[in-house]
Amino acid sequence: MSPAPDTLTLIRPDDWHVHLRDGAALATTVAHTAAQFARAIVMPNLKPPVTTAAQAAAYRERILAARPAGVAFEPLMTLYLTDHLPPQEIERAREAGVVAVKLYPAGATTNSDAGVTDLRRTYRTLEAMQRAGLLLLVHGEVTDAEIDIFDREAVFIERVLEPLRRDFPGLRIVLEHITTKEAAQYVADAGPNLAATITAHHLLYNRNALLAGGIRPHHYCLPVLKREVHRQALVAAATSGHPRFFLGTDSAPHAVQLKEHACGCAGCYTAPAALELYAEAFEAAGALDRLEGFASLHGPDFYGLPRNTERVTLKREAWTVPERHRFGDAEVRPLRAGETLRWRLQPAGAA
Ligand SMILES: NC(=O)N[C@@H](CC(=O)O)C(=O)O
Ligand SMILES: [Zn+2]
Ligand SMILES: [Zn+2]
Repeated sequence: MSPAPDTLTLIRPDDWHVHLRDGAALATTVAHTAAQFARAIVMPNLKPPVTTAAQAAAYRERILAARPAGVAFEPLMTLYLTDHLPPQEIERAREAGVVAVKLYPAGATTNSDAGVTDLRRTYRTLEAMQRAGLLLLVHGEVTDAEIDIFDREAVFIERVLEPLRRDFPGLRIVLEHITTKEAAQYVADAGPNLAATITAHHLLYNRNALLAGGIRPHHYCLPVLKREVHRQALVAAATSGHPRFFLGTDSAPHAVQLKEHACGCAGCYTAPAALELYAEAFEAAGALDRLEGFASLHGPDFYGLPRNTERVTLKREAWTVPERHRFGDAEVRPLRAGETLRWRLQPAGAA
């Protein structure tokens, strides 16, 4: 067996699922994501949500204005699907450069109150998307109070995703941040129009990280961490080389006081060390050679966008993740705060 490498060079990756938030927080979130990724699919769950082409274009300008000088970074914009998103908005969105529309079942996650209550109400809009070639990105959890929170993803696939795919065979769909073996299997077996993103935290942690030895609010995200058997299935999918699994951090910052709270917000802030965390997960699986496909190739191929051409380098170099970052008027605690990581992304231009 060859010795473990100390340097890893990849085509510059993209993040196919990130929350950059808005306002003063952009100075931090955009800098962190742009240091790691060439492009990112920017989630539209602002307050209020991004529901028009004009709002998406204006949000894109705010993100571009927050880019650190000299850093190339392209935000890829999305619209938030509601019961009332008119089909006519889809063509305007496509012309404005919007690449996808996000489905949040109403009440499923952070800022999803305006989400879809009944998918049938959106069918004309989904038809317009299918025609225009816009992708549908899905937070795949049912919201029924009687369904156990650990089962909500598997039930969503059966009750919502399967009929949706039957009704829209030409619509490209990404099942976002999958967390279960059922989802991994379902996507692996599906045709060419269904893909999935997988987060670093779901590759690294199971639900013990949330609940054993004290409740750990910084490990709370949605869909919630699952049992070890599911984590292993996600690692197998991500490292399989299968072209329809790719990187989406779901980096989702919240002010520290809203995480460490009696009713803490869902979301892990992984952007500052995203590639390092993925490298750790792939190395633990003995699959560092599969990281480039997952992080840099499968995403653009599925979206029908060009692959990046520049490269980035990760080195085996211990560093400690900061305890806090500024987050507008508040602070945000990154995943692994205060802990030592073994991989480090080298700054752009460094060999
Ligand atoms: N993943 C999360 O736990 N939270 C996300 C929303 C989401 O992606 O579901 C957020 O916006 O905070
Ligand atoms: Zn989500
Ligand atoms: Zn998300």
